[in-house]
Parts: sequence; C-alpha cells; structure tokens
Amino acid sequence: MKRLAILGSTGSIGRQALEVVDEFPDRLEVTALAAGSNIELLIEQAKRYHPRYVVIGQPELQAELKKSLSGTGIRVLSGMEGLLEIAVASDVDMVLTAVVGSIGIRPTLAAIHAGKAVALANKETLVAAGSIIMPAAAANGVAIYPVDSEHSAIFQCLEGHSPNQVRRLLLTASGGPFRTFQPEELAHVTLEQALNHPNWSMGGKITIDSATMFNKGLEVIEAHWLFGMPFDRIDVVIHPESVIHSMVELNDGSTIAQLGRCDMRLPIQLALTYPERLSNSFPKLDLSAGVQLNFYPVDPQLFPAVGLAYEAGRKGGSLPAAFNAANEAAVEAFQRGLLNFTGIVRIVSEVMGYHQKESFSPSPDLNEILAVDAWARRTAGDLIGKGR
Ligand SMILES: NC(=O)C1=CN([C@@H]2O[C@H](COP(=O)(O)OP(=O)(O)OC[C@H]3O[C@@H](n4cnc5c(N)ncnc54)[C@H](OP(=O)(O)O)[C@@H]3O)[C@@H](O)[C@H]2O)C=CC1
Ligand SMILES: CC(=O)[C@@H](O)[C@H](O)COP(=O)(O)O
Ligand SMILES: [Mn+2]
Repeated sequence: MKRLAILGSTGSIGRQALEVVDEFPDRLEVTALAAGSNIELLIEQAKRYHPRYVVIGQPELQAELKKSLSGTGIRVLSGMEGLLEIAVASDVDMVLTAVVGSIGIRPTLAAIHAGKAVALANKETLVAAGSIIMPAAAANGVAIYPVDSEHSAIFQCLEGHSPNQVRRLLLTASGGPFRTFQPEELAHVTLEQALNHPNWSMGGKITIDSATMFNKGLEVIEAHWLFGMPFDRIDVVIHPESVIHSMVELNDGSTIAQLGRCDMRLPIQLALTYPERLSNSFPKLDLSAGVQLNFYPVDPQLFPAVGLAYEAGRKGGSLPAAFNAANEAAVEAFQRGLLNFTGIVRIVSEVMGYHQKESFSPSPDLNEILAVDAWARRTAGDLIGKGR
C-alpha cells in the first residue's frame, strides 16, 4: 500500500488524483490532504478518505475545520507549517505536489530531504528552484515522477533509451484559445475567453498560462531540470489537437511520441503507481473517431512568453524565479481585472529587466530564491499599480 500526501487535493489535479485512488483502493491510501481555502470540499474529502492529517492553507479557517472534523481522529493543521509537517510525516510514502504556484517549493524540498518519493504536478516549483530541487533529489536518492502531461509523455518516450541516444525533446503545445488571433487582437481579450481552453479542463492559473503560452515556457524550463537537457535541445511545436502529449527525437532521426486523451488521470496514475501499468476504467483514445494530428511553429509575435522563458532558462541563476513570480502576480492581476491580457507578458518582461540590472544572483540558495520570488511579486504589483 502506498501512503499519499496530496498537497492541493481540492484542485483540478488533486480531485483527479483522488479519482485515481478510487480506482486502486488496494494500492493507494490517502494519509494527508491539503487545500488552500476550500474548506467545504476538504471536509467532504476528509470524511470520505479518512486521512491521518488535513491541512488548510488559511490559518484562520483551522478552528472551523477542527470543529467539523472533531471526533474523527484526524489531525488538523494549517499554513506552511502544516504543509511541511505532512511532507515529512513518517506514515507518508509519496508526496503529490499539486498546489499552484511557488508555494510548492518548500514542502517539495522537505519531502525530498525526508526521502519521500515525489509526484510533481506543480511546475512553478521546478522553474523557480530546479537548481536546488534536482541536486537535493539526487543526493537523497529520491525519484521525482512528472505529472505534467508533456513531461509524463517525455518520461515514457525516454524509457529504454540512454541520454546519449537523444537528440532533442519536442514539447507539444495546443496554442490555447488565441492560436489563430493576430497579435494586435490580444489586448482586448477577456478573462472568460482566456479561460476557455480548447482541449483541457484545468485550474484558472494554468489555463491563463496556456492562453499566453507562459505554460509552455514554464514547461521548457521544467523539462530542462527533469531530464537534464540543455535549452538548445528542447523545442516547442504547436499541435492544436493535444493528442500527442510530447515527443523525443533520437540521434538516428526516429521520433517517439506518446498519445492519449486529454485526461490527466493517466499521467497522475503513472506517477503514483510507476513502474506498473495498471488497467483502469478510464476512457481510451479512439483513433478511428477522426483524430487529426496537425503541427505548426510557434509565432513569436503572438506568443512572446515562450522566448522570455528561454531567456530566463538560459541565463539561469535567480532569473527563472523572478520570471515565474512576476507571471504569477500578473496572472492574478489579470484575473482580478487589474491588468489586460497583453499586460501579463509586458510585466514579466519588465520585472526580468529590473532583476537583471538590480538583484540577479548567479547561484542562489533557497533563501535567495524565496527572496527573489517575493521581490518579483512586489515589483510586478508596483508596476501594475502604476498602470504600466
Ligand atoms: N490542472 C491540470 O490539468 C494541470 C496542472 N498542472 C499544474 O499542477 C498545479 C495545480 O494545478 P491545478 O490543479 O490546475 O490548480 P487548481 O487551482 O485547480 O488547484 C490548486 C490547489 O492548490 C490548493 N492551494 C492553493 N493555495 C494553497 C495553500 N496555501 N496551501 C495549501 N493548498 C493550497 C488549492 O486549494 P483551494 O481549492 O482551497 O484553493 C487547490 O487545491 C499547477 O502548478 C499547474 O501548473 C500541470 C499539468 C496539468
Ligand atoms: C494538461 C497539461 O499538462 C497542461 O499543461 C496542458 O498541456 C496545457 O496545454 P497547452 O499549454 O499546451 O495549451
Ligand atoms: Mn502540461
């Protein structure tokens, strides 16, 4: 029995992870659940899965949660302290990091230091702190199983091939809802339009990242860290159908692809049960149903976010942390109606510029990364407040 701590159990990935648990009750057990503020769903999940611990991100909700779960024997924790406690708990075997944003860095690192296997959905953690996370995982002999669909695809395509047989990684991108727009049309798109992903149903932040293609930029940096691949051997191709989840090109020119439905339960299952390939009841890809496979290059005028990600990744040091945090702040401002859609890329670009001039660190430690993250959010907030 594998005992899981699910960080972000009320979110899109967290809820689907629980569906995977439902599928394999004799293999997967929920030991800990954590959410931000959705106390109603967290209570429902706790009553159904009987974990040993629950964590609520907002400490002011802890008392209400305790009251609702009194008599159940479940320990009720809160805030970052709670996340850190469940990440290292002795009765947890694997931590699924499915919170959104760089808040995932510290609990993921704590889990690694405690020798827990990690299933990683939270790409922001690797983007901001890959230079800390990957060496820590290697030093502690901890496996990081990718949950992100592209990285799960690459992980599967790489099986049976040694690193020196691989020429490049090819990340597929849907292009999001604005793939066919002209660049000048983007200034006026609405939140509702940006949240209308053509293929995937996901949380709000990643859906907006798909619309700007910051998501693909974040994924390029994520792939660099997960697979130890230099940036000039990671490419992005637009594939509007999202049937091929990503590809690996080998030295001899053979390209290996992984295909599947747009259903995150498959990569989640693989991460939670690897190396097994267990039969499940989830619908399967039906290629006879008129599936199309189209491919296009990324238009850098329409999607400048991809170029910014390569710039941040290549420069390295503290720049990816600033890049990521500025994007998180700008996306939140867009969601709150404080910034227009094209403002997101503008703010990230400006914050990156300031960071390189004022406070760049070539090899930051964890505290410096967390400080840069806070600085970039503040700076982005100031720029947005000034109406830039
Ligand atoms: N959704 C998808 O299909 C995919 C997602 N990912 C990545 O996975 C991560 C999660 O995405 P997604 O599930 O879509 O996001 P959601 O917004 O749907 O879910 C986020 C989860 O994090 C929780 N959370 C937020 N803040 C805190 C906190 N302070 N303490 C504890 N929990 C917190 C939320 O709780 P609450 O509900 O209470 O707010 C929620 O459970 C992201 O990094 C995303 O990029 C990667 C590939 C695909
Ligand atoms: C499901 C998943 O992994 C997302 O990251 C998804 O791939 C987003 O799609 P695009 O960023 O390609 O639009
Ligand atoms: Mn993805």
